[in-house]
Amino acid sequence: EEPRNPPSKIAIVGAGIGGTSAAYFLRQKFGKNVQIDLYEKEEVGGRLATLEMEGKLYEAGGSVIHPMNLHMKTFVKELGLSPRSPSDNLVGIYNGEQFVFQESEWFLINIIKMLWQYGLNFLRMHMWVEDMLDKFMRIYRYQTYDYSFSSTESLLHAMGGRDFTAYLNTTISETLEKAGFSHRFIEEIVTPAMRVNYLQGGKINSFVGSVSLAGTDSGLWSVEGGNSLVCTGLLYASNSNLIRGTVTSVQQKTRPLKSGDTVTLYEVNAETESGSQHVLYDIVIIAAPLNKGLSSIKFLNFDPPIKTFTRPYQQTVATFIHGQLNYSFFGCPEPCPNELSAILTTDNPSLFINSIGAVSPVKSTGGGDPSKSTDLKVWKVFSPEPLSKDQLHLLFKSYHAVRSKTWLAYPRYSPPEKLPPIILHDRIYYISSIEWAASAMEMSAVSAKNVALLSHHQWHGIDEKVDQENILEKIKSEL
Ligand SMILES: Cc1cc2nc3c(=O)[nH]c(=O)nc-3n(C[C@H](O)[C@H](O)[C@H](O)COP(=O)(O)OP(=O)(O)OC[C@H]3O[C@@H](n4cnc5c(N)ncnc54)[C@H](O)[C@@H]3O)c2cc1C
Ligand SMILES: CC(C)=CCC/C(C)=C/CC/C(C)=C/CSC[C@H](N)C(=O)O
Repeated sequence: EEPRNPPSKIAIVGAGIGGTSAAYFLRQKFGKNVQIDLYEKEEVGGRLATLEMEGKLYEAGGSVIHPMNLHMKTFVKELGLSPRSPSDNLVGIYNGEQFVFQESEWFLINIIKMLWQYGLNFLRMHMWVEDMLDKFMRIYRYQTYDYSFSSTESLLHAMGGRDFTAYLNTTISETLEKAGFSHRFIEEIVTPAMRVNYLQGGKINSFVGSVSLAGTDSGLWSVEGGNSLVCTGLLYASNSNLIRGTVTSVQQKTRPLKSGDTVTLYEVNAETESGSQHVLYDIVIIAAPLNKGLSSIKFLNFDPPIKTFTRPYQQTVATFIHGQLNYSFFGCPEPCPNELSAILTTDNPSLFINSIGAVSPVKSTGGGDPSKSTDLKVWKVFSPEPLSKDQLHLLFKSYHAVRSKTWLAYPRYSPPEKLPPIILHDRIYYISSIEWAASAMEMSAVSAKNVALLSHHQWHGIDEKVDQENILEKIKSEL
């Protein structure tokens, strides 16, 4: 049989890390001749965005990257960007009345405190995360050898077997309790980690819970100048066209061929600065959540109809304050003996914040570690609702600058989790399906590479690289 020509045109909706990394991987797979159009209704970067305060920029959305997030690591290297290490934080856990755990500057004291309060739970948690990461990292090998998956469930299954798919159906608290972690450790250490990372407590699914625990590891990093530089870099490197506008609908169209056959194409309808635009594509990739209030894309003329999803996203407000923290609000007498630079919280309905932490601007100035400075620091507060003036006056003795950004940040997780499909129609793919397992920059990049491989294999009929079992053995036999 004649090898099929590459597609002529691919549309990607959304220029966040999912959409821009898809453009990059699609260019690698389909070659230089395919036209790739990337539609973006707001800013390139999406949920990777900085906020300006007093002439400096701070990460207002996705901020930290795990040292084992290999796609993000490779992008930064290939694009000639530099990693930036966030400042060291002394962490305290506040339960609404007092600190239940406080880190000290002294390593040995921390070890003794951890053992005294939680026995071997910290060590076991470390081992738990290591095990999860070992399994997670199998995806890089599969993707290097071009293997792809037609659903997020099968992708998770290939990484971590039944453990990973079962994680979608139980809460992180239940799973850790079953694994023998103490109730106190789950309440005082695990739940605060879920509350800072996903604004939700121990009831989130165990997969996103494990990702969230990985987000407490050491060695986390960000991109010098701002994480969104990865998206602008990928857009440029992929040689795609950025179309500034809102995609309103995608419609199925049938066109006659010279041979007498017909071909199905997808018309992407968008409102752009220069008016309405209607362009036909061979492949369409959706890299934005299709949930209510987020992307508002209609799918027209499909039988059976393509569903959009109704489950909600979690509202998260990131507020930046340049001021002097009122430690006595947290029950610490002044002067507070340990000047904590990150305060996490346990589940307590009377608390109006989830976390507060000292942050540095995205550009390192070489002026030392600001978390250690005695000057006023810039703090980032995560809360479900915007902070009122009264609440700011409770948290700060004084402040002279405040800025905030409200996000529909990540899914409201509620296991058992039914994940949206990746394949919405023959050649329409949905990258953001993966967010219902866990939302993180690397998750979007993993899903983007999977969709690039899957769309390539389906276009060219390469079935042996889709949904395979025992891939590690297959790879060994390929060597
Ligand atoms: C406050 C916060 C903190 C976070 N912290 C971290 C962290 O520390 N580490 C981490 O790994 N992850 C973090 N995350 C999660 C991470 O930011 C996201 O998982 C990731 O950025 C999602 O990328 P994406 O490209 O899939 O989606 P998005 O970034 O949302 O991109 C989708 C894009 O599509 C555009 N779009 C939507 N609809 C349309 C349309 N109809 N037409 C055209 N364009 C459209 C949007 O404007 C957007 O730019 C955080 C998220 C938030 C909000
Ligand atoms: C995908 C894998 C295997 C690991 C990612 C681990 C990671 C970096 C998790 C963090 C996820 C997240 C949504 C963090 C939000 S808050 C981040 C930070 N604490 C802040 O204050 O901005």
